[in-house]
Amino acid sequence: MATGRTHRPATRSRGIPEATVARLPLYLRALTALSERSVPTVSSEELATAAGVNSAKLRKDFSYLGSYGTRGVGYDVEYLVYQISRELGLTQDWPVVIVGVGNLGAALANYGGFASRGFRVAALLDQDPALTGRTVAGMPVSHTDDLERIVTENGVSIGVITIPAGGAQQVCDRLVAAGVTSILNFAPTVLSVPEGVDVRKVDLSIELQILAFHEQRKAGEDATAPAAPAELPAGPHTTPRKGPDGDVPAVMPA
Ligand SMILES: NC(=O)c1ccc[n+]([C@@H]2O[C@H](COP(=O)([O-])OP(=O)(O)OC[C@H]3O[C@@H](n4cnc5c(N)ncnc54)[C@H](O)[C@@H]3O)[C@@H](O)[C@H]2O)c1
Repeated sequence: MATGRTHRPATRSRGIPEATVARLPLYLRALTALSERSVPTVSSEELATAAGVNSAKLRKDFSYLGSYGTRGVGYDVEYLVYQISRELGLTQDWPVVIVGVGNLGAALANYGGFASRGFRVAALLDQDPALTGRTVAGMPVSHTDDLERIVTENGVSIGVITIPAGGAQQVCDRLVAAGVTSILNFAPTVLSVPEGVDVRKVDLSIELQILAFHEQRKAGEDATAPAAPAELPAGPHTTPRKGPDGDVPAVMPA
């Protein structure tokens, strides 16, 4: 779904396709789990299964990183974690602001997974004066009057928008004017941004609609599928499917 503009070519400056970039976090998550279990090396097939990606695609993706693995040994887990983290810019700390501290904003603020991946929530902002000064996820909520000052003082380049659709464009404009160049938008609206600003939209209802589509197809196939031969164990009539983009995660390009 096209929502807003990213103004980015399909291939990034260092020649890594956007589709590969979108899969790097999947590899990183799988590799981090292996690293936590002190697994030293992994084959492309094992890693592909763990990441939910086709192994030929994985090898092609890693070739863009200059990582080819060793025949019979596989890939060095720690080195790949480092390589992918470096490629994704995760070897540095990214201060993030969350605008809108309602149900979703508070849930995101409380999510421990950001910090461990290099994203530090620098501030929580909300326009509701009743929330100002309240502690959420161990941090006081600031009023949106202070948005520009907070963004500047903290060198924030990533803003997360978790407010209703109506105010999202204005908040986006203020974030961008203050220096934010990447927006993660949860509001159900299309955001317009100037050249050089990336917007990613997360919409869980769209993910559910895609699952509903597959459920419907599965139900249709079950209705028309021939009965399993008596001598074979009756297995599932369908193979696992992925979304229309195969292995692309739930966050969509804006
Ligand atoms: N993308 C998804 O998958 C997904 C999932 C759930 C909710 N949402 C969306 O996220 C948004 C927030 O949902 P919620 O359940 O947390 O709502 P909520 O009503 O609990 O919280 C919204 C908060 O935003 C604040 N707010 C409103 N306008 C503002 C503005 N202009 N500037 C600063 N703060 C402002 C409100 O004071 C409130 O605290 C909604 O747009 C909702 O549709 C998206």
